[in-house]
Amino acid sequence: MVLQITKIGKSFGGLQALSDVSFSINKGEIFGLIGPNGAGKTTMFNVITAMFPPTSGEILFLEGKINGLKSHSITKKGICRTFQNIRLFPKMTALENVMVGVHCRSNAGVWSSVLRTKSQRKEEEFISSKANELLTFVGLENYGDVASENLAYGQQRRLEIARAMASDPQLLLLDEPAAGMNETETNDLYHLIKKIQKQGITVLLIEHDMPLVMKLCDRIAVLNFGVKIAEGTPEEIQSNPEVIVAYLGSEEEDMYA
Ligand SMILES: Nc1ncnc2c1ncn2[C@@H]1O[C@H](COP(=O)(O)OP(=O)(O)OP(=O)(O)O)[C@@H](O)[C@H]1O
Repeated sequence: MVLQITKIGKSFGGLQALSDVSFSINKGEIFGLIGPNGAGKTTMFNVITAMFPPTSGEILFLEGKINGLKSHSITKKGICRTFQNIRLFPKMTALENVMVGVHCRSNAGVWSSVLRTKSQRKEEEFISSKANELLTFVGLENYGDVASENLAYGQQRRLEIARAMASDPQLLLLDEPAAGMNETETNDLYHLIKKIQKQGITVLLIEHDMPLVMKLCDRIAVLNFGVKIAEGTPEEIQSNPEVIVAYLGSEEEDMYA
């Protein structure tokens, strides 16, 4: 078991964004977290990564309790995420954006940075070569020198994934990675996420693109108004009457909108 979520609740004032949500993710799985707008999916990511604490419940990562830890400790333990809205440094190059991610993981101390010691220089070489490797991994090897704001939308999303992978996650949380992508970009994303899985990284995915979710995920949990209404394989989820009602009942979207 990589991640075990037990009876997580989160309220914002009077609003219960998550109510007693439990699910577990096995090592190497691609696990989908779906549900209509406002169902509580991003809130769950924010609780897992300690953007804010849960109101109740427990989160175990690799058997150890992580709720109560600070965000940076959770990153160090091996959980990384991307955001629904792209959060790259727009003026920095693609390579630099990934280097920032590797740096978060590096061991260089303040003094070695100031004195530019031999070990500091070695560290810098390591960081740039690792960042280059990650750019190649996500298919952006020819764009290292390009400012991230000048990359196409789908490329920016892949760059975000490269940056999240820079800190060697064991669990990668992807928040709507296909949002705004065209068909070709979504297809590339499918292959990229499969490649990430092949590297032994477990993936927790929030996504509204249902054909992609159904093709990609090993298992799926469905939230509606902060409550988990279903969990199962893509086939089980697609034929679950409560899930169908939850999607059809929402004015803005149905499951395959
Ligand atoms: N920081 C916050 N303060 C107050 N309310 C919040 C906060 N974050 C989320 N909410 C509320 O909690 C509920 C769940 O929101 P959340 O963003 O988790 O849904 P979601 O399933 O990710 O939706 P979407 O698919 O639209 O991104 C919503 O009603 C939202 O307005």
